[in-house]
Amino acid sequence: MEKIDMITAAFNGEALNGTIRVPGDKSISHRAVMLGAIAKGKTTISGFLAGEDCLSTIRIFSQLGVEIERNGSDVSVTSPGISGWKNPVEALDAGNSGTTARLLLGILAGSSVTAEITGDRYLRKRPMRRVTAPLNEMNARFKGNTETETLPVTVEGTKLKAMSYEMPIASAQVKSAILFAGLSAEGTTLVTEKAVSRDHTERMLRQFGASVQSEETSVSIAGGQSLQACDVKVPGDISSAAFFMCAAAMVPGSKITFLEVGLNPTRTGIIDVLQEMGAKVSFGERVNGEGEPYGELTVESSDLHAIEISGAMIPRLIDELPVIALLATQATGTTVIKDAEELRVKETDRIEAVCSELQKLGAIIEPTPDGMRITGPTKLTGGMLRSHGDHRLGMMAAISSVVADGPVQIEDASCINVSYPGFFEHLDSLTRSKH
Ligand SMILES: O=C(O)C1=C[C@@H](OP(=O)(O)O)[C@@H](O)[C@H](O)C1
Ligand SMILES: C=C(OP(=O)(O)O)C(=O)O
Repeated sequence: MEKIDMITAAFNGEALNGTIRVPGDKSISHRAVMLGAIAKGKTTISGFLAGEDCLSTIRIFSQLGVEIERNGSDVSVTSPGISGWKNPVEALDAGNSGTTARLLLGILAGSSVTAEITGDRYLRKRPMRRVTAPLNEMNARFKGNTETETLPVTVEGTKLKAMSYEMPIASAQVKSAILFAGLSAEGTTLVTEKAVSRDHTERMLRQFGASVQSEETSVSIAGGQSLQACDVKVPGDISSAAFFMCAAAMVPGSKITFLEVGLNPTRTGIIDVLQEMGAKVSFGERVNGEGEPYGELTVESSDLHAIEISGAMIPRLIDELPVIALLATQATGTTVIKDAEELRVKETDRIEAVCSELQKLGAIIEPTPDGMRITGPTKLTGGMLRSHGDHRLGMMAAISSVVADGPVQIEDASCINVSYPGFFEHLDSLTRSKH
């Protein structure tokens, strides 16, 4: 029996004020452990996200014989290098994490390891063919089933050959899996995408000493390069900050400052959307470090108006769309979200789940095949919402309580620990601290 937990959030129009440092970026934390494990020697990571998804990544590389020590958000990864990994005794369980599973398929395909990859009941429903199909073209061996749609999948590491691949969908997970496979393939691998997706893999490969060529929508990597262990600093996750950025924008009298939040332009679509809708966003000190840019950001409440969100903007804010839908319920006019059919294959079908949950609070929101239409502003009511086992849905439900006129109960809220441990502590502290 799965544990069902329930949390009640009741903040009815209370302004949110204060300064927070959200936990480390999930995408960057995964990659830091992965690249640290591929490189020979000792990599240190500061600001690591100790959320359940990234802890799954640590557990998996430990099973492959990499020594990983964690003290809070400080992690050290000491590895014999990819050629020294051992076959795991048990299946590698990526838990709820699509990023772990898909990137791992690309990494293991060109290693000398044989391993089964599996995941929780949500991840076992998510499509893996988007990764296994191109990897098959590189000669990857997925034991017993080359047409694999879902986990579990057994990878039999082998010698790969490079390829040129035009991605049919904008997905950083697919791009990264192919680049990782390309790193151990013979020849130069080229990946072209339709719209630019997050480029953390490319940036971090360079930080580990690899040569990676990027043009606007294409990336290439020569195989056979070895990586140098290094020190990685992980900035705060803008996808986590987004929940409080939207809360600050919606509730009159709110002002929240975010310290050391990631400002990689492939991830800052949420800032563009907030500004376009009329929210006040200002920037403090910005650091353009070796790996990732980050800095200080402040969001203040303002009158909001509806906009259209579509096209190349979508990959720059894909994980923020549930809370953006909530934000749109407080904006004047009809907000249209298009070209976001990828939302249907996340931890849950986020188009149906967001619409059905927000409708319970009286929101005027309807699903479309590739997005949603939301008309506002609407005063939301309290109610009982379900997370659908999806951390982003759970946080959207909690944030809805700041604009609802009654308490919001969230069923199965513990999934929030997948990406934002300490979320409720931040919510409490921001609603308690007054100007
Ligand atoms: O590469 C990554 O770290 C991620 C890429 C995105 O998925 P897709 O590649 O499926 O778009 C995103 O939704 C996910 O949360 C993290
Ligand atoms: C979709 C997400 O992650 P993943 O694909 O890694 O499960 C997410 O964090 O919203």
